[in-house]
Amino acid sequence: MRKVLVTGGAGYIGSHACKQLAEAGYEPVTYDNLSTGWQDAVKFGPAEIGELTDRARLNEVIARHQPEAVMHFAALSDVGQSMREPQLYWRNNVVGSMTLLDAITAAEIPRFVFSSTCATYGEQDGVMLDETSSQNPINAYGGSKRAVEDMLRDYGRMSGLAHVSFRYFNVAGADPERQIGEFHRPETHLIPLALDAVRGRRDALTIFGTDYETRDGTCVRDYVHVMDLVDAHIRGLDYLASGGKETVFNLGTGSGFTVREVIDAVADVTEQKVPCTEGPRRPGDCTALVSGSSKAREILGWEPQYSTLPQMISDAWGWHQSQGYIR
Ligand SMILES: NC(=O)c1ccc[n+]([C@@H]2O[C@H](COP(=O)([O-])OP(=O)(O)OC[C@H]3O[C@@H](n4cnc5c(N)ncnc54)[C@H](O)[C@@H]3O)[C@@H](O)[C@H]2O)c1
Ligand SMILES: O=c1ccn([C@@H]2O[C@H](COP(=O)(O)OP(=O)(O)O[C@H]3O[C@H](CO)[C@@H](O)[C@H](O)[C@H]3O)[C@@H](O)[C@H]2O)c(=O)[nH]1
Repeated sequence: MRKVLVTGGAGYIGSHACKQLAEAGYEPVTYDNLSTGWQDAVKFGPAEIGELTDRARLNEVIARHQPEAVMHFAALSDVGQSMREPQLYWRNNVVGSMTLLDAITAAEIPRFVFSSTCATYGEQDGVMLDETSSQNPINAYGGSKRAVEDMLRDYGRMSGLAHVSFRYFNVAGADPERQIGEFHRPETHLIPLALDAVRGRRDALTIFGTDYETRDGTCVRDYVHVMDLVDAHIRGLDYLASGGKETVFNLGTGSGFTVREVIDAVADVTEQKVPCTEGPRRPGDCTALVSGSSKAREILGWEPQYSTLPQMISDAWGWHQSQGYIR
């Protein structure tokens, strides 16, 4: 069977990628240290518990499974934590990715798909961002992802590794069949926190900053459904297998929503008030991040199917309701 090594396959996005890879006829082999992921999210292929910086363990897993490609999701991705503990991000995300790239180029695995982020663009008020926009990250998380993009270009040139990087905007929603969903530990993302507040599983949601230069004073983000996001990754694999050149794609819809608009949409979907308070800005947050690119649509034929705010919130809500109390 055609195998794909999925680092971070026990996490939110990686587990959804495993599901779609299995549906597309691949065997997804998860490689994960379970630092923020969950063993019970690995449902669609084998789980190999291991650490990105452990070259010997990577060599052993790669030699045994002989994957034809790697999807690299494993990373720390909490923007606030990256401001407080930047060294964790440079070690885990940059040293970890370098160890992985060393292992896969030595094993001559031909194709690589990388999870990058619009956080690499940084503060660029009012600009619709496309892949040629300058990258000026304002937090260590974005800095670590930009460093891996640069590293990947050099490894590709050196070894012939074919690769694409996807710069995700804000990923939301869950598997509509509710087999898997979003569960970060600790949870820092707006939509799951709002849903937890509605269910009374947490205190009121704090709106981080109401003095941004936006239409209602709160930050603007471009939300994309996790199912659409991972569909682009499968297309990315096909693109590389058919000889596509190394490149970068934004994955966002081009529509930006403020924090208050997201909260209103959560209230509409759940038909309940979202308990909220207003607080100061969260260090490291950019004012607005919205994709202004159609490159993934043009080159990969990517067409988001699920990425409306009501659909993303309703799938996330379905998953949340199917779960018991916080693990
Ligand atoms: N969620 C978003 O909105 C978003 C947006 C942009 C980019 N991304 C990127 O997408 C990827 C996946 O994000 P997610 O939201 O699914 O996060 P997640 O925390 O749910 O998943 C990350 C997974 O990687 C594993 N991992 C982390 N460090 C590891 C290491 N050193 N060795 C082995 N496994 C390790 C974790 O245990 C976890 O299962 C990340 O690279 C993240 O930066 C996410
Ligand atoms: O309790 C909360 C949590 C979030 N927010 C705001 O909601 C927006 C979205 O925040 P969050 O869901 O934490 O996502 P981001 O900080 O935008 O980061 C996500 O989206 C980035 C791309 O924008 C990715 O790179 C990151 O991995 C991913 O965590 C931001 O304006 C936050 O300030 C609040 O007001 N209150």
